[in-house]
Amino acid sequence: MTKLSVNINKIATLRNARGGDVPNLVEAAKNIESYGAEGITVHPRPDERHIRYADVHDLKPVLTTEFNIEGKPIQQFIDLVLEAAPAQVTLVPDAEDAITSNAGWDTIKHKEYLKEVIAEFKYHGIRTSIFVDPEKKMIEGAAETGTDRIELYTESFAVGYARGDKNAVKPYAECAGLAHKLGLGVNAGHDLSLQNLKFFNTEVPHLAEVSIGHALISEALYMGLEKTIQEYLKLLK
Ligand SMILES: CC(=O)[C@@H](O)[C@H](O)COP(=O)(O)O
Ligand SMILES: NCC(=O)COP(=O)(O)O
Repeated sequence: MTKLSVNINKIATLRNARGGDVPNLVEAAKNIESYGAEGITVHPRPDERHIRYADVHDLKPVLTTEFNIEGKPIQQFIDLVLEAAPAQVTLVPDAEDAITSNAGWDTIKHKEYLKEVIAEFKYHGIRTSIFVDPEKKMIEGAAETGTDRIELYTESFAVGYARGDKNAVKPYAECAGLAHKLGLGVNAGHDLSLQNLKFFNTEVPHLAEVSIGHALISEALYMGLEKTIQEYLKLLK
């Protein structure tokens, strides 16, 4: 069964809008876990526009499910992850000025760098995942970095599916198959939602985990967090 990790960046965005502590991020994360989510994802960015580095330290001791920290492996991020020792780190090649993550790693060009960073996290017992586009040569490159898992960047699927193009899932199904054959675990995320998740999860084999934030928190405005998470969990059964 595919695990659901809830990305709580957007809860931090709301909190930061007023500079106080409402909504309280730790409380929200604990509630999300109690509603059945199997993981909590955060993606601290250098400008701390949503998740702050301090949030990671506050969350770590209270979480009871898998903690997944995503981000670009700059030194500050590497230090944070090593201190927090989450279950999983997901490396994302964030561009400086990007509104959100908008590309996967070039695992061929950055192979040596990824190898080095991944080895350090693995040495400290942290499972590694790297964010990749659904391209076979990038999956092959990922396998050579020593990473435990890949996270398939699902935006092009989400856009295609919303337009009615069901073939948009094909590269994902093929890359997941290849990754599995190469011994890699398969995660996926970005713009997954209640509309597209069932189809994605049915069509893509070997999916271990999806991390979902933007759509889930938006849907929760209408349905409430508990009901929304239950709806996601039903789709992943
Ligand atoms: C890695 C990824 O897919 C992103 O979706 C990210 O985790 C979300 O980041 P923002 O919340 O900053 O858009
Ligand atoms: N890794 C993807 C993630 O955590 C959430 O992405 P999104 O659902 O906010 O697009």
